[in-house]
Amino acid sequence: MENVQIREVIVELLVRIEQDSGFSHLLIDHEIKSKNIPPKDEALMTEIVYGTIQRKLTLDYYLEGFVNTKKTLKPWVRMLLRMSVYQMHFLDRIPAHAIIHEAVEIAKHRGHKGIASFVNGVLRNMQRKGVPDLEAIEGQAERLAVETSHPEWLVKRWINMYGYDITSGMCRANLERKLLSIRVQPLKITRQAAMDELRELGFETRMSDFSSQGIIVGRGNILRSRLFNEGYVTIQDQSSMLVTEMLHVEPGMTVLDACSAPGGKVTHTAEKMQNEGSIFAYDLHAKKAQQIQEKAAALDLTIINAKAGDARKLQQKHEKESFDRILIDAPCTGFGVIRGKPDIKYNKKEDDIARLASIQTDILNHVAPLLKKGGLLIYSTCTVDKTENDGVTETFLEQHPDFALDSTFFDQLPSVIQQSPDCSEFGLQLFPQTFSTDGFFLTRIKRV
Ligand SMILES: C[S@@+](CC[C@H](N)C(=O)[O-])C[C@H]1O[C@@H](n2cnc3c(N)ncnc32)[C@H](O)[C@@H]1O
Repeated sequence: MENVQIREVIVELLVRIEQDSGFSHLLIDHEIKSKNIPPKDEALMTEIVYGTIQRKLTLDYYLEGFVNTKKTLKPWVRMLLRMSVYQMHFLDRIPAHAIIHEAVEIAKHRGHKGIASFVNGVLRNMQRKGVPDLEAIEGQAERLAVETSHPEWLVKRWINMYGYDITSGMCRANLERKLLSIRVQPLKITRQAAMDELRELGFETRMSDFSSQGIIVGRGNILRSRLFNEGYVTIQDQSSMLVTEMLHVEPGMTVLDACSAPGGKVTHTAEKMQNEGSIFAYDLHAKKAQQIQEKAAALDLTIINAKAGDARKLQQKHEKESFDRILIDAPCTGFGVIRGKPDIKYNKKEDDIARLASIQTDILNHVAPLLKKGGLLIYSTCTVDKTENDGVTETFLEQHPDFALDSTFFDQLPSVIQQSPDCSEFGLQLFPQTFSTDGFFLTRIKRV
């Protein structure tokens, strides 16, 4: 495929991602497969798409100085400009003249000569004069928002909650690639054997401190490895692995995962139980329950019974006090996974936080009575926000005197985490910059 053609596919894809409000990861995968993008171009395409979305607000700030802001640009023209500026300023392997030439060709092909000369003018002007200085932006929060391309309200909210330094670290980390980690299926292979096999294939690997089953993988495409394709390993962020580690399950237990699709943590739980006992896994829709069952089958795990069901109505299906362990990995704003799904930072609004916190509280209130006395419940989210995390936990504990934070939780965290600043009064708030994991919250509650 010609460079220009690939760039045109990227522009179309970026427009679609913006119009569909997200799902960038799914749309990129689909586009790569449906357009038969050759493997050699896959990495560059992914980098340009993610990079352009990740840096959208910075790119728009750069463009403002060169585009008449009163002029309404067609979405594809704006995307073409953003994508070109991204390549000019954040990728050093493509010379500016080549980027401008390709942009002009795309503008001619998709539009007409007038648009081509407009695109040419904007980009050449920017090349000659340089982009506006970010230092000129007044206000620390405002500057950080533009520099790291996060909405101003979110940056201000995080600064109020966690202070400037943590917020700045988090915003910057959200622009980086996170570490890729995998989890071995210990009933099929040991961690050491998996690492040996991957090293022979040229992968760089090291053990995770978060889970005895975790491996951090450096360069290489794990999706094409035998270990992945035959269910010896699965991809999972280390923060998610920690959830099941902290659930402390044992073979033979009865466990509930109330919000379990796509099944990362529930399959880990089945592995920890050595595939003995029973696990009930729910998610809202039948399609999602099917996803969980497929993941379990791929890993040869048979004790998971996945069904469609609303966590808030599980008392209709299960007796009170019937589970030894419960996991509530709740639906959330997802601000901890901005690195992998950058559209989240633009699409989620401040109102969503209170709405989701109310759903999370509702789920906790309805699911917790199903826990046996002396049993353990983990509440977790992949977000960084005190309302959804500490706030929901605090409200639940205030309203349920028969439940308490498990005081042994902090002592049982891996020692690297105990030494980090990420522990809060109500649980562990992992920031993405501390261990290059997802931003993640988890806490453990005991029925007393
Ligand atoms: C953070 S994800 C769970 C990820 C999963 N635990 C894993 O490790 O793969 C939250 C899930 O909750 C589901 N969900 C949302 N509202 C729910 C409800 N009321 N009852 C059950 N599941 C719900 C969503 O469909 C989503 O799949």
